[in-house]
Amino acid sequence: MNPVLEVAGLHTEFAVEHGTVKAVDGVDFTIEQGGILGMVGESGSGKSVTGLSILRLLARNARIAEGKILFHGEDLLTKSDREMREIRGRRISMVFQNAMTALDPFFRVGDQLVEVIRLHQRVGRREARLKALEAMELVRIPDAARRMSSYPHQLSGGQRQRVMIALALACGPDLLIADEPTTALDATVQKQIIDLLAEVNRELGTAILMITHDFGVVARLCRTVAVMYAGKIVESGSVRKVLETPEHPYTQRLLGSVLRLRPPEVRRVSA
Ligand SMILES: Nc1ncnc2c1ncn2[C@@H]1O[C@H](COP(=O)(O)OP(=O)(O)OP(=O)(O)O)[C@@H](O)[C@H]1O
Repeated sequence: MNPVLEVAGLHTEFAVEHGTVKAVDGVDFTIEQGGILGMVGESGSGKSVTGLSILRLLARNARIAEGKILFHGEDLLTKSDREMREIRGRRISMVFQNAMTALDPFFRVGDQLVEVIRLHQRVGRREARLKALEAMELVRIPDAARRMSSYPHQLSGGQRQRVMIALALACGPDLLIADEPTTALDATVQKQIIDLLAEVNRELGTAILMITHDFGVVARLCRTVAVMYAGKIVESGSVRKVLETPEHPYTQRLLGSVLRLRPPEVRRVSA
């Protein structure tokens, strides 16, 4: 099967006052169709910049200096801005950590979904509303029809993140980039959102790039993992292999801190 995404030799840098910051420094990875890759690493390791490079949503002082980003075999770095606008949201979409800032506080969530659907698909208002409702149901928002007329602040943090995922999935993308989508949520809601992403992946076959600093999230959701450190992937492979026999000292350290953070009973069970 052909991969959905192949990133090869990606270098992304930022111009800063006294030179350049090499945020992504020669990164290669592949996501198979329907695959879920976890990209894990500590803050500042270059995970978000990798995700944003794929969609070419980088800050003004950024430059993709080298590399290829093949989506279904076509290099996104050669696409025009117009072509990229077509791809974003429709074929590749992204969810971020903070749903409250990404949703417009002054519009009902149903209307925001309808707007996104109509932006990308040639459908009438009525059909767009049906699709919006389907998306709300897909992400298991209880009483979805009524919830369509809620404003973002009337929903819980978990429900808002579900709406964000609904927005991201409304146009049936092949690839979802999820950048720390559960970090701002409490542990129980975090698990529910991760399980939702797993269901979406199973039911729709949407490939997922899960960006996280949390190996627990990787273990629960992903099949393969790439560990990032200082702009490079220092280790990658199946989640099982990397979790059981981490080779790179940085991965061992990262895993060590996860185990220390877990309560003793969890440690016993997983030991
Ligand atoms: N606009 C910018 N200008 C200069 N440097 C930047 C800019 N955006 C990001 N960087 C730098 O790029 C590097 C990688 O950042 P990135 O946000 O990808 O890290 P991360 O692994 O996603 O961490 P986090 O989880 O905190 O988002 C960091 O050193 C960061 O300071």
